[in-house]
Amino acid sequence: MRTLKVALLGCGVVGSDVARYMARHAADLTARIGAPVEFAGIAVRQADLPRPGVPEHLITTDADELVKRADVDVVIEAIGGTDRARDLITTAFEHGASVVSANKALIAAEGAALHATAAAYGVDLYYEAAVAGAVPLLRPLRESLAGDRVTRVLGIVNGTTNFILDRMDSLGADYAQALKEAATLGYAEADPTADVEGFDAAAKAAILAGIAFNTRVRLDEVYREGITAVTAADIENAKAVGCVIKLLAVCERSADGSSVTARVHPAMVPLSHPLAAVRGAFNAVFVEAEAAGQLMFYGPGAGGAPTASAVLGDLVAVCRNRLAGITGPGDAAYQQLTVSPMAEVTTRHHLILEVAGQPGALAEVATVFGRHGVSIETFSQRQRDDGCALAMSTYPTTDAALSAAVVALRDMDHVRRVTSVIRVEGT
Ligand SMILES: NC(=O)C1=CN([C@@H]2O[C@H](COP(=O)(O)OP(=O)(O)OC[C@H]3O[C@@H](n4cnc5c(N)ncnc54)[C@H](OP(=O)(O)O)[C@@H]3O)[C@@H](O)[C@H]2O)C=CC1
Ligand SMILES: N[C@@H](CC=O)C(=O)O
Repeated sequence: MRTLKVALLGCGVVGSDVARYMARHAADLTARIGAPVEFAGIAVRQADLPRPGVPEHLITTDADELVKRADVDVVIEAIGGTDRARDLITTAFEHGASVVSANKALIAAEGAALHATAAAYGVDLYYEAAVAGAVPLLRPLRESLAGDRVTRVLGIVNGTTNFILDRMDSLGADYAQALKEAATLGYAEADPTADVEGFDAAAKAAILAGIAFNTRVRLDEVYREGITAVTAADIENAKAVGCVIKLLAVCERSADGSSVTARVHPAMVPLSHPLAAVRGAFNAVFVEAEAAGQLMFYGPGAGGAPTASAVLGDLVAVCRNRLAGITGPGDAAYQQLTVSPMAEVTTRHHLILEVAGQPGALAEVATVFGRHGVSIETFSQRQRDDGCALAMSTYPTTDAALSAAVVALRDMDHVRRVTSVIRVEGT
């Protein structure tokens, strides 16, 4: 029985737990693969950092040499970033190794080209860990649901922002303090802008939409808003109407099946909806399919150990393929669907306006909504000394119509400020 050799690139939050759990689960991995696996080496930037539980003799700073080694069967990429990771992965393919990656930024940007290179060299590229941490999601979408028609994928796919919003909502925590805590716990990206500005969730949405609808969705086709504009007042306003604010990724297929949309933005979710109960760095994703109906995938979405679980699951799969002399599904057989712009997406919205107290102000606001084809579903007003605050929610309306109405409202003399505009999901 030959021993399969693994090169690990990166030994930070994810890589160090991959190394620790690979050692701890060695016997189980051997049994499941049908052959032992061991590290050929572990590449890092700084050789002298303490890495408890990681064998020192395996550490190298020469990642290029490691991925070229003829005895390496599988390269696990856990360094992050795009250019360097892509070059190392490509070199690994060229030297005959399969690759397991946790790198959603790279897969969203260059997954198609990497899949093509992997196919050309007859090796595998797997990346279950790139979306939703420990939660098995890509393989069920790619394999278990391959005979069904997925119509919608909706959920929380970024642990850091869910952790921050949850801390702000339940503990009244300060945004900056909550972000610092998420970074300390290993949830945030090396540059947390990727989390809080929605880039990480957008990369995951692009990957999810591509696999769920068997098409390709480019990163720049995913509409993206992060959580940096969400204020403590927004969170309080959401509470006042029985909702919580979550950063959601929503991917939808049109009724005729010819087009898709993918978007990431904060949304108000009713407390009665299961997504409202997703706390801390957990992720939860609803998948709706024509025959299966609604499925929910839930679990730890970030952090070293949960991500290592998904990486090691992929490691078992690619090692089995290697021993059998086959490769996994890849992404060659897809059908390119149109990706529609955000302007065409229809959702409910919740708005708060500060309006001057003059007679006729309300009527004028209603007229502006009517002129743009936006129908108001609920409306309440709180009187203040110098005017009033209007809270209203709309019936489903296109983003284009709502945006045009907001521009017109901002131009009105009676409207002092449009304080908040947040989409509503899960009603
Ligand atoms: N953290 C999480 O919860 C999750 C992360 N991911 C993804 O996993 C990947 C890794 O994330 P994470 O572990 O958090 O990141 P870290 O910053 O904790 O670790 C990165 C590791 O890569 C090493 N590294 C960076 N650049 C190079 C290079 N050029 N050559 C060799 N080694 C290098 C670093 O070396 P050194 O230690 O010497 O600095 C470090 O060990 C990213 O793609 C991330 O998006 C996916 C799911 C969850
Ligand atoms: N930074 C990411 C890590 C996992 O993908 C997140 O917070 O979800």
